[in-house]
Amino acid sequence: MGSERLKTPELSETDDLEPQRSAPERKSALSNLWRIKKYLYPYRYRLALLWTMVLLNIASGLAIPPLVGKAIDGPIAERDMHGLWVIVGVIAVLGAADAILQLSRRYMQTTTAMAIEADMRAGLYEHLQRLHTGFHDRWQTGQLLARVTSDLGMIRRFFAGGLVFAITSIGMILIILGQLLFIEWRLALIVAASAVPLFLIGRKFFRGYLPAARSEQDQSGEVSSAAEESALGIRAIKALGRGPLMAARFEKEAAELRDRGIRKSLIASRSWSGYDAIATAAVGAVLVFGSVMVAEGRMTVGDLTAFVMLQLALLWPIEASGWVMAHGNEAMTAADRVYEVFDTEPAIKDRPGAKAIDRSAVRGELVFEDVRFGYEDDSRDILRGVDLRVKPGETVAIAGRTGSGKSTLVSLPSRLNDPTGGRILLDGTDIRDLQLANLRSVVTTAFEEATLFSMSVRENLALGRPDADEADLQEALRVAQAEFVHDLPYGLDTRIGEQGLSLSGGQRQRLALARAVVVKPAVLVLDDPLSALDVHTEELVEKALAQVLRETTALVVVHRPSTVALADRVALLHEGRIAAFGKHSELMAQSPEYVSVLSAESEEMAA
Ligand SMILES: Nc1ncnc2c1ncn2[C@@H]1O[C@H](COP(=O)(O)OP(=O)(O)OP(=O)(O)O)[C@@H](O)[C@H]1O
Repeated sequence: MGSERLKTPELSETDDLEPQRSAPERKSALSNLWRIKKYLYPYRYRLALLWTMVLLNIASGLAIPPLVGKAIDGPIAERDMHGLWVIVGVIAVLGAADAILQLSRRYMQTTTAMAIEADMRAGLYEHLQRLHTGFHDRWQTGQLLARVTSDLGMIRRFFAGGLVFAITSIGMILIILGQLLFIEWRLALIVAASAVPLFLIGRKFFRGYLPAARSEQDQSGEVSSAAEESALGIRAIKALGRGPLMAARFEKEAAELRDRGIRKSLIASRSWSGYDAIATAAVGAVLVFGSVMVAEGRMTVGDLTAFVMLQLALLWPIEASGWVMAHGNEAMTAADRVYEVFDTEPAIKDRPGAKAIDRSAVRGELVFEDVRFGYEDDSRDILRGVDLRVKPGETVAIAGRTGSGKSTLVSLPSRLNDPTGGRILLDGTDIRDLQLANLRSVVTTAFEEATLFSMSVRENLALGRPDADEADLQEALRVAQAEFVHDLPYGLDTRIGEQGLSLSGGQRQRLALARAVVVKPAVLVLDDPLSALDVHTEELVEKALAQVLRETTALVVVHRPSTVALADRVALLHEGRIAAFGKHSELMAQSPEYVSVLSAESEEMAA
């Protein structure tokens, strides 16, 4: 995850209040937040109603102070009880309307924001599914998890709270300033003058908080990754007795998260206290000058009361604006992080005009023509011109030393990776000209690491072919020697744990193999899926597999000499090329490298 670390701005002890992001970077963070409008559009009518309620809320709240002023200068000064009750009645109605509006607005605000968050989360998940495997290899899972969970939560909180507060605050500040000017313009000037230091503090805050928030959010991804790795690798950690070491590593990451969180909060609290001090000083100044004006008969007590009440009402939006800015900053950073993923285009996707293929019409001839491949961020070419022709219905085994690129080679026909040079043809058509979803239902892979999902055995089996019937499932289970599932507590309906960890390695491999067989693909790729089986079970699986392989073209990565027996011909991968190709017996006679590879594997197995 080097790229992710590079993107994480590191904060030093001294630079938390210094400008760290250039203006264009801040602009891009803002524009990323703005891009979220696409998700707001479906809710435009609800949002319009919400904003109407917000405006009514402001109006009902701000009508009260001038009424109090009127009551003091009118009915109270003139001891007119009837007039006082009328004003009190109007204030009570306005107060009740304000409360009801607030309640319904908050309900609507929360439900709408939750719905928008759910839509974004679904969009992000869908995008992650479309992204190529190279992207997932490079990104830490924890960083992706943090984006799908906490970052989207931050954006939602901003839209549900921060943004409404921001607009309410701006609206309230403008209306209150207008009211203050109307009541006594000289006092209003004192209030307006206090806006200058408030603006300066706000600007400094904005510059410091954004990178601090980003740094904290990135670190939160690191902590998620560490927690996730420990959970998944708990067996290895226990077996190696590395619990305390991993705990110390986790603690270090968690402490870093705490430090970054504290630094971010410090920036916020310094700004907020500055805000508070200036706003309160302005109230003091108004009280002093206002009292002088009342004493000189240039202002009524009622007007001064209304003025101070309104000014106190101004304190809340000013305080809220600090909070809003913090939320806004966090939401901007979160949007930035989320759009880093959204903006990554899937490297492997349908070409324009990609053709659909009909499974029943596929013969299954697979040709590699001068295929080259190197992993991203790695200058080495793993495959350096592979030429291989697999005839329809033929089973070709791929042998080679460990690390020679066998798994890499067999990842290409289903386009888990695309060649960096040359091409692969299925029945004479470049596989990049075929529709991806179609291709993957024709070319199916079973991997050595059998990944199962936390769903029932039946759902796991039918993952590649949801329309498979009971007979198909039973047949696949028989071929893969996976009939042990009938002995599980609820048979095929038994829910298996995360990654199938409730099953043994061999059981997982057999289920994953059955899942690939259910698809009845035209090309079956088996990336050493029998490695976890004991010799007896392997023999049984191989016998049954031999039947399946008769009806399909197959590429089988082999390590054990016994698996080679499944293949019609064997290709030896050496130094990025097919160094020898032919029947097992021919290669044994002609290729010393092949003999050496197989004997090395046998020795390893024996050991
Ligand atoms: N996702 C990846 N990103 C970068 N390099 C990779 C990736 N996967 C494999 N490699 C590298 O590519 C080379 C070939 O790996 P590959 O897994 O294809 O070999 P293999 O022949 O299948 O090995 P084995 O027999 O041990 O399973 C290795 O050097 C490996 O480090």
